[in-house]
Amino acid sequence: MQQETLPSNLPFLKMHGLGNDFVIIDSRRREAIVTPELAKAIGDRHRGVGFDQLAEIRTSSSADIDLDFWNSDGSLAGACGNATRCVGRLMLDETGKDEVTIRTERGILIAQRSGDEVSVNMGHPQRMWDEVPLSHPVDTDFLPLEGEPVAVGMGNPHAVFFVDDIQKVDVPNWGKKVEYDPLFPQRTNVEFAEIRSRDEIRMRVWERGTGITLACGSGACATAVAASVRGLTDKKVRMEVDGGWLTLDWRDDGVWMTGPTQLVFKAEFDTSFLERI
Ligand SMILES: N[C@H](CCC[C@H](N)C(=O)O)C(=O)O
Repeated sequence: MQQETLPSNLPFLKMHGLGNDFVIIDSRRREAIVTPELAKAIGDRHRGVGFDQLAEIRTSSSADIDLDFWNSDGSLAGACGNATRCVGRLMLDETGKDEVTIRTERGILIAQRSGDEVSVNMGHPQRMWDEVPLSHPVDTDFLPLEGEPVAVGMGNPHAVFFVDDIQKVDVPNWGKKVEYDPLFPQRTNVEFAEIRSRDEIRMRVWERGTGITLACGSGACATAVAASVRGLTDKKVRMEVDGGWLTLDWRDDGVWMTGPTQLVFKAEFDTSFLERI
């Protein structure tokens, strides 16, 4: 792998939100360095460090920071709710402010302190077929696939299936099949949701470019929107994912997501490991 532009020691943080884990690289004092190859190499859980997403912080001309997200297969993710909350926590601590702005591919998002947790406004859901995006015009409330999922864009595509018993769902097989269905020209994240009451949902996720993860923030937002659109829940719900609990609140100004963040460690890559890749 080409690595002339990389420093020999590259500092990074490992964080997670509900077990959705991230490597965070701060590139505010240099040019952005992450490439698809670097993301894949660091994302390898055996030969690299491993992550569900890699987030690269950059200087911003219009917000406190710019933020890019990469999947472990080297693809870019337009949105990542849990990493936004984790990086939001870093910026809230760094600045001492109660609110920070984060510019992502999706636009400028707001992160706020909420007791020990962090809330992020993930913006308005995208419900038009070409916004999600889908490959042709269809009813986004009932997609023409087995199980009739709801299509929701949250800056990245989601297909949300409602099931009676989540324990019986074969998430990897079903998830992968839907991820690559031609209806989704950019592939899709896939959520399976069981409604427990008007304000409680159990959700499991298959992430595009990553596979099963313990949580997916944008997927949780998409699931809350889908449940509300179908009339199954109220606009504010608690959601249990494999890694714990989130609160979702679909308000007039966007979908707010609140949950915990955790710093795991700070370390440095010895980037010479990349020479052998
Ligand atoms: N874990 C992330 C979502 C990653 C989505 C990514 N897999 C994509 O390709 O869109 C979250 O908390 O929102």
